[in-house]
Amino acid sequence: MTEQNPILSVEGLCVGFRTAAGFADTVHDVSFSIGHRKTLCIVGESGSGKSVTCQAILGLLAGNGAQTGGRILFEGHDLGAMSETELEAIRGRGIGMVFQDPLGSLNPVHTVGRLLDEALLLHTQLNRSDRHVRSIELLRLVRIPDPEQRLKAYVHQFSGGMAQRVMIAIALACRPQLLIADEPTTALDVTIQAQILELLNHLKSELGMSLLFITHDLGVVAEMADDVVVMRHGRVVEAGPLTQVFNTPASDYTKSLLDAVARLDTPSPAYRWRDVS
Ligand SMILES: Nc1ncnc2c1ncn2[C@@H]1O[C@H](COP(=O)(O)OP(=O)(O)OP(=O)(O)O)[C@@H](O)[C@H]1O
Repeated sequence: MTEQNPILSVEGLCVGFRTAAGFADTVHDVSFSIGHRKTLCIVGESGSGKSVTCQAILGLLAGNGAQTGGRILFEGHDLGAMSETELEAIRGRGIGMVFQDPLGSLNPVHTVGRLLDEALLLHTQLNRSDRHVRSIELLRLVRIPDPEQRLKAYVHQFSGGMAQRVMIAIALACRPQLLIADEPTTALDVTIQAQILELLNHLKSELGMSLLFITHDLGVVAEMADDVVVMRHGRVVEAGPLTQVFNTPASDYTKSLLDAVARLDTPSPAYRWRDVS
């Protein structure tokens, strides 16, 4: 995982939150890097610090949270040294985001066309008619049928899988170099989940992006990852290339996660296990 020129490097990240019970250190000394055109999956049980790590990368920690240590470098630039305006530009153009719950994350009172238009207005110089053309292209890119008509629809008129495609289209609006996807398929049923994973893999190679993919599902990791970071209790317990982590796990925790999956009689149809041997 040591890349010479990674797109993203997280070095010794520490995050904590002010709570009623005092300051709670939550993420401890987390380090990893993501290569260009590579997918890094962070896997771990609920509460292990996966989402907080992403929020810190995006500069979107909750108001009671703070980065208490470490550095985050995007294309070699220290995000911590940037102004809020510079960070906003990075969030739109350098790094795109997709979350678990598209219906909860997208504004329900605007049409899909308006949502895409706003993203393009914010981050590009395109004029109105070019934004319209680009919006149609984006819906095509994420394989939404009949895109001209769909621009006029509201997100709640879409199925969960189609709404997730809309969120991906919005995230791609400004051609990010890195897409961060935080459990993007968790709320979807298994067949749709497989379609979204396939779409993300396709887009990654088509657009030459890198992916930071957060999941608690080792099957998803097997399907998506070049490199894997296993987190527990806010710490990295194991990190390395997919083959290494799956075939020769170093930590007892990773072994127990893999054993638990191996014990399942029927593999989830949401993914096919890649040959990681
Ligand atoms: N605003 C906050 N204030 C206090 N604690 C927080 C806050 N946000 C997150 N935490 C705590 O940080 C820890 C890590 O949470 P995080 O959401 O990163 O876990 P996760 O690994 O993404 O789990 P999940 O898969 O359930 O989302 C949890 O104990 C959580 O309660």
